[in-house]
Amino acid sequence: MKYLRRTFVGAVGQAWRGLAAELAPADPVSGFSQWRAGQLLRRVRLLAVLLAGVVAGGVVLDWLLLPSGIAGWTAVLRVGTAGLLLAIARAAYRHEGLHTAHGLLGAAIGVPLVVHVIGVALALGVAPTATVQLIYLLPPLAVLAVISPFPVTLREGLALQAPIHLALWIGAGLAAPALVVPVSLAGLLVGAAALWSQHVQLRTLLHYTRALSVDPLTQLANRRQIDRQLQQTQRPLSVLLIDIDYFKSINDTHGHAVGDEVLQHVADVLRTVVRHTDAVHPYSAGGCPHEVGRWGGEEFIVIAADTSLPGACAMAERLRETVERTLVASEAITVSVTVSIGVAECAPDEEAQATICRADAALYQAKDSGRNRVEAAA
Ligand SMILES: Nc1nc2c(ncn2[C@@H]2O[C@H](COP(=O)(O)OP(=O)(O)OP(=O)(O)O)[C@@H](O)[C@H]2O)c(=O)[nH]1
Repeated sequence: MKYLRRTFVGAVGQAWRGLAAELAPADPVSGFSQWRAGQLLRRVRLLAVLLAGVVAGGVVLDWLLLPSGIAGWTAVLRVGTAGLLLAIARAAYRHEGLHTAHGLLGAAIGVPLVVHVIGVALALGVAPTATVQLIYLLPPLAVLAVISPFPVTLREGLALQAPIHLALWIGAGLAAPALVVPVSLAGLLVGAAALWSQHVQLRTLLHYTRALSVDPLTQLANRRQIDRQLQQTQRPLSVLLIDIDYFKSINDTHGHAVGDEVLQHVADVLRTVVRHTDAVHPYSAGGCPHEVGRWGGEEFIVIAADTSLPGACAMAERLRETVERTLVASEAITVSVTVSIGVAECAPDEEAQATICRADAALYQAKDSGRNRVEAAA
């Protein structure tokens, strides 16, 4: 067994170090050349076959060494093993070149990997033969590093460009440029996938996925992203709708370009004040940070996570006051702006859209009452 393990570790280590050497001088954004891609593919296949062999060996050991008819954690391991074998086989044989679908290997391995990790946790506690399991669980654990940027994507719902680190336990480091993208189903964030390939223009893809969620003028989250965030933010939450007062007359007096600068200025103030609030009152463990977005035209929105109405009103007052205090300097002129804000707390079982409607009603009330003020929804 020791000999087998040492042989395996040696072989995989060699393949892995080769892989690291292939990729080391690669361009961190555009990926690697065609020649390197071919080399990489051969290495991946070699590695995949090695992994498949070890995993298959583990299954056989399972059947031989464990009492027959065991369900529970061994069943979990076997299901995981089967999934992993499928993923490996798919990655190793179905794709002739590295392309986007091939890059989804990360996600394909991720699912059975989770099953494996659950299996390890259970195995460590109960099984005298846990080490047998660990021998064939080590390769998938090495791949665990592949999914390390995934939690960020899953939490934020944003695409990330990140080096994907391979080879945790062999000792050889490898940082391959990759794009981790959110995977949505019917508007719901259900997972994340890693894409890496010389054919995929990572910069373009990143730009494209970013354009789907960010307003180009203010660089705040756009309405689409805010809608998504609203679905994911846990209750309690409050919504602040912020509208610039007499914005049309700013446009009419100073021109559209100055109007754009005013929008950017207000966006900066919101971002800064809300971030500061995050730092002073850190959001709950595992929860979402407050989110600031452009709701449309001259209207902005803040989703205040884990915040009840009094806290949200205090935040709104701070925002209003800061906008009022700061002037927008544009070439030869300075413009002063104010905002009106409507605030509503999401009631238990209330749809987020209904909360936004109440915040909107409060905003109209603030406008009717003279502007440059905060109103809370009933
Ligand atoms: N510069 C610029 N103007 C925009 C943009 N989007 C919307 N607007 C303008 O924002 C103005 C909104 O005007 P109104 O809805 O009448 O509101 P207001 O003048 O702010 O008045 P109150 O909200 O009642 O205080 C319109 O003139 C739009 O053309 C943008 O991206 N840039």
